Amino acid sequence: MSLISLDNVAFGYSRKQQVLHDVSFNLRSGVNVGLVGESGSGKSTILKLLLGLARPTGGRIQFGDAELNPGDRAFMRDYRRAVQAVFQDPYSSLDPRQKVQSIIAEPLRALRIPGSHQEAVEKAIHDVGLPVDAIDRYPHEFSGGQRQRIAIARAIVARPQLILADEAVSALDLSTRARIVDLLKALSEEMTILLVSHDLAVVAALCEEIVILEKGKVVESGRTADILANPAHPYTQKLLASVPRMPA
Ligand SMILES: Nc1ncnc2c1ncn2[C@@H]1O[C@H](COP(=O)(O)OP(=O)(O)OP(=O)(O)O)[C@@H](O)[C@H]1O
Repeated sequence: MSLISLDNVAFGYSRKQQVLHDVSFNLRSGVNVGLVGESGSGKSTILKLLLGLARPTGGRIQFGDAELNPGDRAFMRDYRRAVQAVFQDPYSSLDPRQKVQSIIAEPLRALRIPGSHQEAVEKAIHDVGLPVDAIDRYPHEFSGGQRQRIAIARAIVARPQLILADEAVSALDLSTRARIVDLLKALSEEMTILLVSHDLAVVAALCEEIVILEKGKVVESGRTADILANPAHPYTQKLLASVPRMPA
């Protein structure tokens, strides 16, 4: 089932500076997708559009039967319930003045989900592998990997269909990164992940499909295993050659 489709999406921060050209790909339920490309290729810009923080200047983004429309509050409420995000830096993405309970419950408040939020927060903290008493502490009491678990708990607390993960493991050391990748893999039994990453090894471990972006254009997309085994585009070959540690 298609969750979101990007159809010939174009975007420019100004009329002179077009950063996305004719970008098309599909996010289907149950199929994790890795969005890969060098710095400046437009990955974060695509996430910005998918979060409704900007509108495409051409083409369209379709969510179910409707076009993503950041100006439509009712639509955005349903959309935000379905699509949540995890960002790169677990130090700056959590408000240091709020207890973990309040941080994780934030989407439930923003989405005006009625009833007690306690149970959902406790389920989320359990799902990310932290002890339930973590909810009474502050972010500075946790390591980088634990903070990223808190950020992931916040993203899953409203049980979304899709998680947008922007370099969500890049800032972590290697062993912590592997554990968070395992966590995301386990969560993807229940929800789909769009992972933006420089790290092809992480994409290979987590994503069934891959979209390769070069200078705002999709140069190759398809099954990760096929593309990494047999990259057709010179840019993909170059990206692969620049990765020192590829899994077999
Ligand atoms: N707010 C902005 N105003 C103007 N130009 C921007 C803005 N944000 C990004 N850009 C430009 O858009 C292009 C794509 O940037 P984007 O951040 O989407 O790339 P990226 O692939 O996510 O890079 P990175 O991996 O370094 O985060 C770049 O040329 C960048 O300089």
